[in-house]
Amino acid sequence: MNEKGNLSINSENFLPIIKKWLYTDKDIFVRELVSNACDAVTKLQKLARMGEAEIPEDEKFEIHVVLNQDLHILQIIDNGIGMTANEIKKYINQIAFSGATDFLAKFQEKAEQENEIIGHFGLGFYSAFMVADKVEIDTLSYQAEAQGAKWLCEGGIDYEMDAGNRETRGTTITLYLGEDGKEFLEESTLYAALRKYCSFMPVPIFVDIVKESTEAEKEAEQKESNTIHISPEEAENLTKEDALEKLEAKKAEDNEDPKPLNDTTPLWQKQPKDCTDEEYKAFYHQVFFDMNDPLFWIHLNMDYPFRLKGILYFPKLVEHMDVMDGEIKLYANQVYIADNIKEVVPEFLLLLKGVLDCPDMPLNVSRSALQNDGYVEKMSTYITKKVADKLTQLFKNERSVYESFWNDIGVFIKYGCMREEKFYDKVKDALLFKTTDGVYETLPEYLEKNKEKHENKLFFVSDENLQAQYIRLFKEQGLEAAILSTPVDKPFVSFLEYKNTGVSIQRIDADISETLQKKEDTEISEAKKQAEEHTNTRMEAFFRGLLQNDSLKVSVEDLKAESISAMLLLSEKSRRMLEMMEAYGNATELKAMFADVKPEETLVLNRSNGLVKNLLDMSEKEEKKEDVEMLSRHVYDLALMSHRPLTSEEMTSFIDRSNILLEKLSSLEAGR
Ligand SMILES: Nc1ncnc2c1ncn2[C@@H]1O[C@H](COP(=O)(O)OP(=O)(O)OP(=O)(O)O)[C@@H](O)[C@H]1O
Repeated sequence: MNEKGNLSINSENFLPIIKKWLYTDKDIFVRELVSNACDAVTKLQKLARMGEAEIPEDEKFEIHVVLNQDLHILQIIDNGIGMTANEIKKYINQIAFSGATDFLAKFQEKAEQENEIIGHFGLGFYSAFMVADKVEIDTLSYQAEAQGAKWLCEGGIDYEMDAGNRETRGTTITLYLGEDGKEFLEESTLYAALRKYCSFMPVPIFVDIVKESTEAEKEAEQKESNTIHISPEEAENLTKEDALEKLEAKKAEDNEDPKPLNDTTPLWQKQPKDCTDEEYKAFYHQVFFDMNDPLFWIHLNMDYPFRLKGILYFPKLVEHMDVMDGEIKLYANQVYIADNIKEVVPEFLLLLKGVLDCPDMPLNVSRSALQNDGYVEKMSTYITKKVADKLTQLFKNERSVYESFWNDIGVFIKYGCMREEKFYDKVKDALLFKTTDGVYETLPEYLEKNKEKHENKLFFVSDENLQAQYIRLFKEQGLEAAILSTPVDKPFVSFLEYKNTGVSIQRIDADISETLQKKEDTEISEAKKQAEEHTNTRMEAFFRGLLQNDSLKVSVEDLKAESISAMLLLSEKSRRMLEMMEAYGNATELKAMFADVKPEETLVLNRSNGLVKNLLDMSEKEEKKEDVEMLSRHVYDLALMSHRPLTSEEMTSFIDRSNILLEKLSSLEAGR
């Protein structure tokens, strides 16, 4: 039945377009062809279940990917449903062809926008021409009395059909790899593509690499099969018997039935009740190459009103990494589609690791169309709810375990709250704050505990080292502050305030809480008040002059803690404004807008402190001017240090000054 024909098409440039357009991820032809082979098997199994096809009881369904490196041929062989000549005409010459042309016509104009289409699904069979100069189909249908059929196309629009060679049911697709596909002659490239797309496909896949070995290679292979690899330590104690035993075991292993490349029943397809913790962990290690165990996971298993299966893992944060690097792999019927598709998965979930299998998701549409898709929206709402439910359940039922996870999951939850209103509403009662006392409290718990000392106010520290001085002061007075030190905490503080009207949130050095000041038992006399005001004004004028800072406020206070000489306070408003400017980097417009706005900085001198007491006395004596200036600069720098790191210039003069002061002190001691 030799038949020739041509694929009716307006443009002869069809194949070059495929090649060019998909150049970046050429390897998808592997997915398209191997998933077609899987479909061919599952279709046949379905027909058999319906009583419409007969399959021998001992039938083993398998897909073989055979690479002949000498002949530059790659074959995908299945024992599925097969095709008759008429079906080839219908499915390959018409449907697959028009599917591919439609697909290209639809998206050609977007070719420049990389990755615009998530799955590249719909291109199907013709993606073979991305790597092959010639493609052959040799197939035998499952139907009784079916005749084998063959189809051959050399990359143009002409094809040839003839009687097929297959004697057993199924299809062999042969790709004659051309210049564009020569990288797939490399075993490692082929394996990488197969592992990426086919690791969880539902039919066992075996890979055979065929290569004419040289004599030397054959010899090496033979030698290798008679060799056991052991460490030098092991070798020391190895007896001849042990060695022979090991060699036998190795040979037995080599002769075992080959193992398929893929896992045909991935864990997410099982019922959660049938999966053990060990299996969940092993699956996590296998898929994400993460040596650490995940903290916990959520198994999604939904059949109605839409199908969605998957496992989301909460990973352990890598030490000292503030930003989590998640990975959500998307599958459709166990076929890998892509990673981290933010149009499908709520963005904040991309901080997690996991697999999602969404068989009904429209894949051959553009990403922007996906965003407006009802199915995608329902799915994303469902996932968000499941994650929130898991977190609140843990919080309610296993608070101490939940607390032990907080350092790892806090960033994710806070980010999620800010990104997704619905998520915040669900988890808001499970938001924790680690405090300077080392305990974990919710906002209501913190406010209730501290209401006697400061009502409706949450104090926080953003850097435990830098603000150690303030923390000590707080602790001495029986106060505690929340530790909010990750980058996500900056916007989160404003978010929290916005969500909790009436609660003010202040960094520990924004203002000295009234509780830190000594309280006068008796009414202060008018004369004392005036004297204090006078000291304040005098010291303010002095420091402004000394530091050349006209907007600095100076206040002399009686703090309860005597050990602290001075503190620098920056109003919460000013600090947030500075942080915002910092966050926008070199946004010159923003800088210009705030150019005249001076941060409200207050230097609090602690009159209860010995050094400050001396300084205040000395400052009234003209002959002590030089020493007063030096000490004042030092007191200011000490306060500044607890507030922010010194610049290199500031640090240099601080060190120089320290040396001079210490020398003076030692001279006094030495009586010189
Ligand atoms: N190995 C095979 N065995 C049997 N039929 C096949 C095989 N490969 C392809 N076909 C037939 O050719 C058709 C077209 O394949 P093609 O890959 O282009 O599109 P598809 O698989 O239907 O859909 P998609 O666009 O999602 O890939 C298939 O629907 C199937 O009927």
